[in-house]
Amino acid sequence: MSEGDVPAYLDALNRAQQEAVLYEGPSLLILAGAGSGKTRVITSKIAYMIDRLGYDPYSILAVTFTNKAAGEMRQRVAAMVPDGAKVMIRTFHSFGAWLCRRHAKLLDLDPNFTIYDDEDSLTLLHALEEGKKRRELAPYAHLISRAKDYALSPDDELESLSRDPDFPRLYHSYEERLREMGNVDFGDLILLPVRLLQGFPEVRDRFHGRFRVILVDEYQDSNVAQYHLLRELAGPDTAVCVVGDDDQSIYRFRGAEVKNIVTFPDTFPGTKVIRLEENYRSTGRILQAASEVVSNNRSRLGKTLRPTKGEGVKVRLCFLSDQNDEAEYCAGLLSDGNLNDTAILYRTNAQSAAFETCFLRRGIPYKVVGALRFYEREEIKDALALLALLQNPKDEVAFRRIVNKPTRGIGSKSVAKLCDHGGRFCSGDLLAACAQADTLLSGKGARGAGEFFAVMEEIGRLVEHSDLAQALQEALSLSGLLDYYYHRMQDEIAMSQKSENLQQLVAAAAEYPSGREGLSAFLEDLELDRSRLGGQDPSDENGVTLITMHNTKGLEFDRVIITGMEEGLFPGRGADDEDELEEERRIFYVSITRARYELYLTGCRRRTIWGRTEMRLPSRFLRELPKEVIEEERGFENLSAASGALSTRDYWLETASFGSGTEHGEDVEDYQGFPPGTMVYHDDYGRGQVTAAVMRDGELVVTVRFETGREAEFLPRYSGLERIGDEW
Ligand SMILES: Nc1ncnc2c1ncn2[C@@H]1O[C@H](COP(=O)(O)OP(=O)(O)OP(=O)(O)O)[C@@H](O)[C@H]1O
Ligand SMILES: [Mg+2]
Repeated sequence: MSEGDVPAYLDALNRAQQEAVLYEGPSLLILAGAGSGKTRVITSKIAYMIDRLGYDPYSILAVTFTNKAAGEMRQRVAAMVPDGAKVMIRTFHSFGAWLCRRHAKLLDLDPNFTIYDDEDSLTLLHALEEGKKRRELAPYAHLISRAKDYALSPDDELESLSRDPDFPRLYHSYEERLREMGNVDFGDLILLPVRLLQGFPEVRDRFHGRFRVILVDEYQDSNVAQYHLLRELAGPDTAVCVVGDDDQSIYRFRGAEVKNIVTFPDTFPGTKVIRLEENYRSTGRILQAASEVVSNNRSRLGKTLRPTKGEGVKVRLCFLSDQNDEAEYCAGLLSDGNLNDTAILYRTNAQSAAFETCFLRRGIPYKVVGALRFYEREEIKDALALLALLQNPKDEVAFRRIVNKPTRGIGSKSVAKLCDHGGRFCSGDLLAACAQADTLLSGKGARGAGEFFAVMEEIGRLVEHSDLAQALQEALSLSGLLDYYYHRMQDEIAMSQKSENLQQLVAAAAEYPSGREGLSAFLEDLELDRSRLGGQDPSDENGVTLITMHNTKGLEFDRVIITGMEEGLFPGRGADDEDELEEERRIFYVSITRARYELYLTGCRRRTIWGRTEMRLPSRFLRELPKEVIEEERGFENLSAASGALSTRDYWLETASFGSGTEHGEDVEDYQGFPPGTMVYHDDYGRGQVTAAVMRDGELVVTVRFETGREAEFLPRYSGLERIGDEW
């Protein structure tokens, strides 16, 4: 390459990065710390291969872990080379879904298969084990998903996961039922492609011929099944390039194996390892804070990371009295107008509420990333269940969700009869079973099932004959769902949120072609959360970003505020276990390294979560920060008065040991065993916590906030609410 010929994207790289881009050998591992340009190397490498090495863009596959990261990568590549848009850049799951869809027949799947999320999987297990409660089955659903992360089938040795004798049996029947229906769960999206490539050499050869280059970002978060998929996909002539940072491995709880990165050179002999040692993202002080924190972990590969920016301002630490003060403090920082460049990070989704309340009141625009994902919301799942059932009438999970919602007088026994009949006499077709309800059920149940069948038939006609958005709109009213939400929600805000969500869904449908094919594509995009719905993309709209620490992976912001720096929250409760503590510390490392110029750390002395108010101890991580990069700020007046001459941190450390207590309203005499803070379980709603209790007309009424984000009121006496332990 002559000098004038160097493309701009290559010129913008340092030597090690250039070496990585230019390297043409069969396998390459880039092992480097945060902000060292790993993702930039991947995108530049793709551009270079198309632009200079003449690779067909269709022969390149790039895989990453979040939809947002995949979207950004697509944009960057398309901006660098005109043909970049043709490169397949997907998440592992979305790639797996694409592969399953193309080979549905070989995999024995319904070509219109539905993708079950964790909640759907639990519903399926529940349908199989009628006598058991959802709560009892939840651990099994979790185990099944872990098994799939480790590429274990029901017939494999499962003892490493659990010695529970019921587990293999349940996994077996779950798997059998899922296969009968022709649907898949999230784990299958990785596992089935592995089986396909292993079982059908001719298919594997075709893939080997197609993908000449495979690149994986964030490889430290891959699990065993994903490792197998990569290995099967890579043919003898495929170039494989993976990039990662062991210090940023934060998905161990989902089966991620840092081992994958360490053993990569063994799996792909002759691997070249390149290290990138310059950080281009953060100022010196921020980087120093990150490095010292993570140096407390024992299990590390160890890397060098040198700042390229100046020292920058100090990391600011601020101690607030409670979460409302914490939100006010953030609002104060935001008054400088830099909303788009600021992210507020928290460990758990539940913490976003205080910020939302405060920002709404003050008119500060914000966007919540990765809270309850759009497709997980009740009304969206209901609407999608209608469509999924239409697409695949064997889909028992969708059927159970929607057949008696709104109520059509079909009780749970009738539903069971319909499913049983469908399985035995209608080759699984549950709508066909409804059509024969007259012979099966009596009275209300029969009428209801007949009605449901008629509604579904009509919706089917609409989908065939009108455009998708219109069909969906009419399906919502025909099915009675619109009315159902309208009448059930006493709360206007919740109602308007639901109808807003449904409108968004209808609007999204308008972007798809009409007919069954459009429906298929629409459902898949939603299931994989790939759509642009629900404000998923923080760069889309204006406002400060509210985001969980996990979701910040790969992102960067000028100013980062890490909130809730308190024991029990961050690190969380499991921190007695050394491995878990190290994982939490990596999460802290990821969070710190998102910041370009400014980093704030906040915590509260008192916090109310799920209705329970507790005194808090400062996070032990604060003590791991180098003192010289920290500047301690006063909290609000009430605090500085109390703190006297002590610095914020010292004050906090001293006063925090005052102990913890629980405070809640006193206007109820007898909580009937459900005081605020009680963890509860409800068969229909799932797990939640009592957030408030009041007396109304002489009855105790408790408000429960469920993990799904829903809130509902109950008379505990009649509600079927169960108390559950914290250990659940
Ligand atoms: N050689 C370079 N010169 C200037 N800026 C660079 C260079 N390399 C990367 N950058 C910039 O540094 C920032 C971090 O890069 P990038 O996101 O690729 O890092 P990363 O290693 O993928 O980080 P993470 O580990 O957080 O995913 C980006 O803003 C990127 O544009
Ligand atoms: Mg990256």
